Amino acid sequence: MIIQCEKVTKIKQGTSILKEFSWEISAPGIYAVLGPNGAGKTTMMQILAGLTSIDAGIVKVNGASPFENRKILSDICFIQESDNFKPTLTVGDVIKIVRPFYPDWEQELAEELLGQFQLPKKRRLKELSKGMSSALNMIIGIASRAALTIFDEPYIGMDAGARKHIYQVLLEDFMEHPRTILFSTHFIDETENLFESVCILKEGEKVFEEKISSLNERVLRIRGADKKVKGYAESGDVLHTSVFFDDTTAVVLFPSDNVPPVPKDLQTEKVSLQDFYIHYTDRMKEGEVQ
Ligand SMILES: Nc1ncnc2c1ncn2[C@@H]1O[C@H](COP(=O)(O)OP(=O)(O)OP(=O)(O)O)[C@@H](O)[C@H]1O
Repeated sequence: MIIQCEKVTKIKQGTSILKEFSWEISAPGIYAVLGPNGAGKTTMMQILAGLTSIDAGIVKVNGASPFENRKILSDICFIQESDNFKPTLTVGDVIKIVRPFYPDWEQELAEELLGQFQLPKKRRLKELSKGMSSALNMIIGIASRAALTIFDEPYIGMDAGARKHIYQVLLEDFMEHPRTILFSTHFIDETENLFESVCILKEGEKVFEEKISSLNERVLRIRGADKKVKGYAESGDVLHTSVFFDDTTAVVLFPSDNVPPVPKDLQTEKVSLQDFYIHYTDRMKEGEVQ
């Protein structure tokens, strides 16, 4: 599945919700879509799913414009927290309705997961709790095996154990059947081991994009004497600093081609995606990172 967004602009009620948003995806993977509330994540993903038109730019999914394009819609599954079906339908009815839509639908897996998440087929949607509805939606997204599957904060209401379990199922299924999965979340700490790449939006613009493996190589938390830390961090972007007595800790983003070797008298630690996201977007608020 190849996705191309080139300078995509979306205007709603006179306001630009997406501003010249560009993003290219050419390899399977689970892509994190991060950004503060109102950044434009849902809008961007609705555009890719063919649910929303654009006002300027180019968007292509496997070479075709996705908007109301029946030919490619069966390759796309968009899962979000919303009531997509009549509340009087049963779980079994919903599965029957969605199944023929996706050519690679995996019925055995769907059945197994309905059992694991205690979703009886005879239960009506109106009788499901919020977490159970979310679990059903996520099961549909996983079992669809759609070449482009989009999860827009899909776990609302699911308890911590259920979330952990469904992430595991998603990851295992992805490993066996790689495809392109976009996953927007504010629960970065608990989802970060799913992701291969990250895209951060802010106020309708893409402000950061990178493979997690290369990000991990160039973002470091460094601790030691203040002067030493500052000297070492010189070639990078200091995203955050804290001082505790004589110890300075800095989170530094180095250019990918210039991560200096760590001197023996400094300690380094890996920075989690959540910490990177928080420090990076905080710095942006201060207008210091471009
Ligand atoms: N129908 C609409 N009319 C006008 N503005 C809208 C409409 N839908 C969304 N917006 C605005 O577009 C912006 C982006 O919304 P969007 O839902 O894409 O953000 P998001 O990044 O998904 O946010 P969240 O993390 O809160 O879900 C917001 O400022 C929102 O108020």
